[in-house]
Amino acid sequence: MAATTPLVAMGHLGLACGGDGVGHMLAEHPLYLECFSRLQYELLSGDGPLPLHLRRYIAIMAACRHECTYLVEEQKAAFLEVGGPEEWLEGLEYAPKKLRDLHSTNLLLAHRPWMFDHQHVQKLLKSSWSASELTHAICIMAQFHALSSFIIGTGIEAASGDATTHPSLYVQGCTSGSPSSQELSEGGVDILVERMRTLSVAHSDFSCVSEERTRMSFEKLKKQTANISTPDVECVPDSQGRYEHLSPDRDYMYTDFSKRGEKTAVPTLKSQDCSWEDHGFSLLSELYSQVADLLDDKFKTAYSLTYFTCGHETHIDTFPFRRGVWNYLHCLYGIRHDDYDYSQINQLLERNLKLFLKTVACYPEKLSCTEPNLSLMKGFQQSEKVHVMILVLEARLQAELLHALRSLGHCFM
Ligand SMILES: CC(C)C[C@H](N)C(=O)O
Repeated sequence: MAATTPLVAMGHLGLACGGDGVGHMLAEHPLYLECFSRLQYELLSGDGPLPLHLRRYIAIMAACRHECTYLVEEQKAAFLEVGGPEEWLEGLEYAPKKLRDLHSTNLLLAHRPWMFDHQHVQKLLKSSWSASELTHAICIMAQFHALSSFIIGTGIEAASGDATTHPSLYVQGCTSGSPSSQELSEGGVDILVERMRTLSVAHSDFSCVSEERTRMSFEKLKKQTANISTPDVECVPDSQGRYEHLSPDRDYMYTDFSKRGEKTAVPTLKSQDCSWEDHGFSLLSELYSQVADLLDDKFKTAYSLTYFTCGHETHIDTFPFRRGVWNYLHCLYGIRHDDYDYSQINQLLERNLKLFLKTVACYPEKLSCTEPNLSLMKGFQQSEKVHVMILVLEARLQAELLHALRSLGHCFM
């Protein structure tokens, strides 16, 4: 991990962050930390098909998409350490064509992964990429896009001293919402626990949700989500453009999967047609077997991680909330779970939390122009806020990989 200042700083969620970054932040989640470290090691130093310096350069390209200075600097140092040529760091134009060809894939996967289709895959395979190399590169990119969200969202980036924070209306300006959302944001953990209890009971009574209900509630949430966006105050972080030379096209960003009234150009990905368990995992096992199991472990660990607590309350089944965060993230990336009633999300995630989750997942670089919002997840323990960020990291990673693997699958199956 890169050297960071040993200062204790407060991130966007008011999390204290020491100097050793990810390890420190995950210290209270050792089960997850272990899976995380194993995968990170395998991707960057294990026996995958790509040479070590290319792996690090790809990680740099990915972290640049979200202006994540912490990761960019960490990976630059590692790139030089494994013998990467210094001049490549001057800009993408100095890197070999093989890496330059990956730029558009990096753009799409970082910001609009649903648009990465089999034609992109074919183009790369016709140039100098083999299937297993491309799969390796995609896994590194997806991991570093999602990790950027985690690093910025937990405040590790701010603690590293490079980020700037500006007062802005961005978070504070959006406190309104439905009465149910307001009650949740004011009542914090107590209201949340009450709602989780109700949903846990309801869930055990009717575990089967009709497909029509899933579809309708998903479409409704998708429209609402498109309306949750940054206010008109244009946010241009000071760091904007810092990495133009390593990853051009700064203006290319996340757009809502489907906006109200607009036709959806790309169909929703239904989990029954493309789930991690049935599709992603088996394809990855064939193309890059070393990481398939590690990723599977990491997803399972993150998804099922629980201490049965919520703030000061113990013996709580928090699955409804954790699942709500996960499925909300997937909704942002156009993935629908066929057994889920999406109206639950509005009962469990208040509007400001949804705004935060959308920002931190889709354009985390914008958080550097906002003030920390200390009232988010009112009553949660510090480690629980980190837990939510683990869910963001993993759900985003899985969504990106599902889109990428679907397109890879078209070319190989
Ligand atoms: C994110 C938190 C509400 C998770 C909770 N502490 C649990 O043990 O499941």
